[in-house]
Amino acid sequence: MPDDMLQQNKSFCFRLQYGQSWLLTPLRPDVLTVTPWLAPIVWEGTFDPVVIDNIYKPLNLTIATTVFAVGKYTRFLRDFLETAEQHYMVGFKVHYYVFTDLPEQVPAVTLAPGRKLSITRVPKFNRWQEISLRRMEIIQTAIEERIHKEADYIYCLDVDMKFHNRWGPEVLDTLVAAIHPWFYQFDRKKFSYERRPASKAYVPVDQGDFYYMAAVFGGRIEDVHKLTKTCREHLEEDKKNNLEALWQEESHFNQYLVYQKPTKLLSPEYLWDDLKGRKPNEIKLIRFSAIIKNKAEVRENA
Ligand SMILES: CC(=O)N[C@H]1[C@@H](OP(=O)(O)OP(=O)(O)OC[C@H]2O[C@@H](n3ccc(=O)[nH]c3=O)[C@H](O)[C@@H]2O)O[C@H](CO)[C@H](O)[C@@H]1O
Ligand SMILES: [Mn+2]
Repeated sequence: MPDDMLQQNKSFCFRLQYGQSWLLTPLRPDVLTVTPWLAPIVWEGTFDPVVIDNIYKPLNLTIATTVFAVGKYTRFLRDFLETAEQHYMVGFKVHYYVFTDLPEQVPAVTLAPGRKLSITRVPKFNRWQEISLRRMEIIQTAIEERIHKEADYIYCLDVDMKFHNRWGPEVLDTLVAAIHPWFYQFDRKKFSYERRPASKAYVPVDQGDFYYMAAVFGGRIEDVHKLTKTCREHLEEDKKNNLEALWQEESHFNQYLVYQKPTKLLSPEYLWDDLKGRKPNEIKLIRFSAIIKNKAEVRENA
């Protein structure tokens, strides 16, 4: 082991002491914790947060975090950022990239040392569907222009959300998607994939693994770049043919992931929805959840 690694190891290895894992004692017998292609599914109880923190801390990573707040959605930024400072990648270098048409409405939120925020002005499209789906193109471009030089990982999040518990480096991996909180008990036939074969988002009824929600995705910069670029191209091709997939970019995102399997999946703890009400037994804690919004009031054309 090279000297500097030995040095780093010495400084944190006492923290790697933790309760032994027993091969014949599953940590979560109630849920699936690994996919058929051997990607882990992250649930409370399956990882030791101290061990995870101490593996990733010495790597000195920067985590780009994109969030869009266009039109009336700027009102969600304060809670999003304040709760992120309490629970999101605490102790890590986070660079928030806020995309908005109203830079003056971005609230001044105190960020922990090592964390920063940049604002990029984006146009406001006049349909909410267009605002949502154009994120793929804008993220792709931002990765090409600057994020590839400025960060090691990128996570792309919806803004109409709040953090409630740890959302830490256990999410880091090559290509990461979160299981949709409304679909995880359903047969794949019922997933809300795009079913018209003419669309680039088409998924046949006998394919697909899990239905993912596009309010959270991330991974290594290069892998997220490929994802956003492909979704953008597919969105544009559909548009040329006068098609808009059932759930816009989320449909293309899901189609992509059928063929490019995510290397790590986040359980619905990592992407919940306040509309779901009381949490079921398998959800030990809610980490990040969509707030209840008045769609008719905040959306352009609802
Ligand atoms: C449960 C549900 O219905 N989910 C769908 C809905 O998610 P959501 O209801 O979560 O969509 P949303 O209204 O949160 O829009 C997605 C994100 O786009 C940004 N934004 C959107 C509109 C706007 O005027 N300003 C703005 O900034 C903002 O970051 C927001 O968080 O729509 C998405 C858009 O395709 C996906 O299809 C989701 O599956
Ligand atoms: Mn949302």
